[in-house]
Amino acid sequence: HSKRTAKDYIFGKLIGDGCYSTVFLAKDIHTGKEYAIKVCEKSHIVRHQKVQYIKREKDALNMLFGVPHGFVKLYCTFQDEERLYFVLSYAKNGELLHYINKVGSFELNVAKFYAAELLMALEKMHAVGIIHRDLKPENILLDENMHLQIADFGTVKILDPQKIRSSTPTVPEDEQNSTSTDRSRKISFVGTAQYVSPDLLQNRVDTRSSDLWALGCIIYQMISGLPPFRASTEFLTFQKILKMDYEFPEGFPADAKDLVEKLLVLDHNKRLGASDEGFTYESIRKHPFFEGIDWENIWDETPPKIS
Ligand SMILES: NC(=O)Nc1ccc2c(c1)=C(Cc1cc(-c3cccc(C(=O)NCCN4CCCCC4)c3)c[nH]1)C(=O)N=2
Repeated sequence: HSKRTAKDYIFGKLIGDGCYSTVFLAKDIHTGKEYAIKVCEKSHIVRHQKVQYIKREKDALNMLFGVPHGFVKLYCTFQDEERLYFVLSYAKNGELLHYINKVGSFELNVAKFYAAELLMALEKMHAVGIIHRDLKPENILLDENMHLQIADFGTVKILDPQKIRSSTPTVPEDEQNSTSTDRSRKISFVGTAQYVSPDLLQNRVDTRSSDLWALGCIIYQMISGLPPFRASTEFLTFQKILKMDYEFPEGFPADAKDLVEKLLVLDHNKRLGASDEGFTYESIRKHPFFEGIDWENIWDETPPKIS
């Protein structure tokens, strides 16, 4: 079909909003299909020097388009005078955070299922050299069959820009962190306080292992209902992270506790999976917490009911 414009969609309810974008549920008037359309105001992006973040999101989504499971898909992009539009998958059941808050905390089999799908999505993302850097239950969506889809690639780091499948020039590696016009002051991106890794916080090193730290935080939160590091301000949360100041609630399952302890390690090289070779995190898959997961067929299974 010809290049889409906003006129090809009926825009519905607002289903997400962030500092630099608003996400609407929309229906394609030609096919009747539902999409999530992420709209960005050009003036706002330019004023806040976020152009490279938008470009990086498009590049990352294009690099992941062929991966069948675990991510929202980017179907097309278009623009008008004032805005950029990203036509993305509509994950009908919304944010994982909604379900954690709705039921308080997940039963062990539910937490294990979604931790496994999240790990497999991380394996695929890291295999193509993309680090998400802001994984959190708000960015983990559930499709109409309740399978997991990672969203919001505006904060990613692309490790090998040569792998970017796009005709426009790539954003050089050293520009992937700085948010300032002065390249000498490399202000690295830092994720959401509760889930940001010490490496991202301290020495501005963002490795695949930064996402493994977030995995540990998300497993903890699915089982206990709250993230491990929490305080009244971002600064106090950061302090708790750097001091490893967290504890497990009474009754936290032993296998889950052991896995979280092996992921929430200050030294990013020593996190479970950090030194795994190849495209799977074998040492994490083999952990007793994942006992019983059918890694080959999980995406075709009916997810356990969240109750
Ligand atoms: N920053 C980003 O890139 N954000 C994105 C990107 C893509 C994307 C995205 C966000 C989506 C967010 C989203 C939000 C929702 C949603 C929000 C609020 C309510 C509902 C809703 O009521 N859905 C019907 C089913 N519900 C599910 C929750 C319990 C009640 C019944 C869905 C569904 N999907 C999405 O579907 N696709």
